[in-house]
Amino acid sequence: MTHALSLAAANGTSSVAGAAPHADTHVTIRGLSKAFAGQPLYTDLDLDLPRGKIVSTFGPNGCGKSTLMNMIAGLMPMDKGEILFDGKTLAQTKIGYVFQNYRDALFPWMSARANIAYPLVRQGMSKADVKSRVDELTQMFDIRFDLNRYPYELSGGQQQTVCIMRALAPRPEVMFLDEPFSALDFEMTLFIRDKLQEVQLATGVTMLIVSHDLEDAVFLADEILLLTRRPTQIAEIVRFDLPRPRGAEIMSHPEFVRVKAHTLEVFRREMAL
Ligand SMILES: Nc1ncnc2c1ncn2[C@@H]1O[C@H](COP(=O)(O)OP(=O)(O)OP(=O)(O)O)[C@@H](O)[C@H]1O
Repeated sequence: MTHALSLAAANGTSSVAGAAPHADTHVTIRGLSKAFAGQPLYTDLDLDLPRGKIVSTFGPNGCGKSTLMNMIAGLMPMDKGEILFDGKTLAQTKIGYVFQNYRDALFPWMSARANIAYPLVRQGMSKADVKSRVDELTQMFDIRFDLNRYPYELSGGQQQTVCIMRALAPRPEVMFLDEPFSALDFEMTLFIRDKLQEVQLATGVTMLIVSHDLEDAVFLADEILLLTRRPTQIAEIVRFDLPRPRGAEIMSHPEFVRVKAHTLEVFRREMAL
């Protein structure tokens, strides 16, 4: 561990990302600005996302968590700035995106299997390769329900699982998840948390997650990106280093409790300003 990192671990935080790149940076965001109706949301934001890590974004309502993710994922234009993935543009990068509302995200006229296969079929993969990739994902996710069923025949958690499998199918380098747990019950949240960690360990995919829930934000994260109120800046980047896989029992681990309390303190401080 470098001196800087030990310092960061000692006080539970790392410095706010500035122009100096992160030790092993995957996504580099420089000078990002965005305004809505003349009201600035982000002005000249610099941020690095570390490679192969999970970053959770947390902050006050309306501070721009989804907008930031959508700009990085290319779903929303920025007014100004540059975003590079290992020095490549978005067009040269494979990304996956899991939408907040799984109910509207799946194609209702396709079976779960066909939904997962869809991006592979679109990229012209052979039938045999598509089958083998879908089988691989089925095994990775330990799927016990029938993938020949249609979305409306599946539970919410099963539909969200299918959404995540579809996003992962083309082996993305970066995966974006907008509130992946918001519509799930606790049992399904635990299941998806486990699966996301397994996938991350198995594939090394870089993940950015937007979360409304402090516990969810901390649980999966290597770094929690805490945003201020609008006009939005980075309040702090909090590191959370407990080893993976993390099970539900870590919620009573002193380090989890400490990081959660620290995150809440920063959040409260920002709300009080
Ligand atoms: N297309 C748009 N046109 C105008 N304003 C917008 C648009 N999209 C977002 N905004 C505004 O920008 C701000 C950030 O929105 P965003 O949805 O990114 O925030 P968020 O932090 O994800 O919000 P929440 O916590 O409510 O999910 C909000 O004030 C929102 O009203």
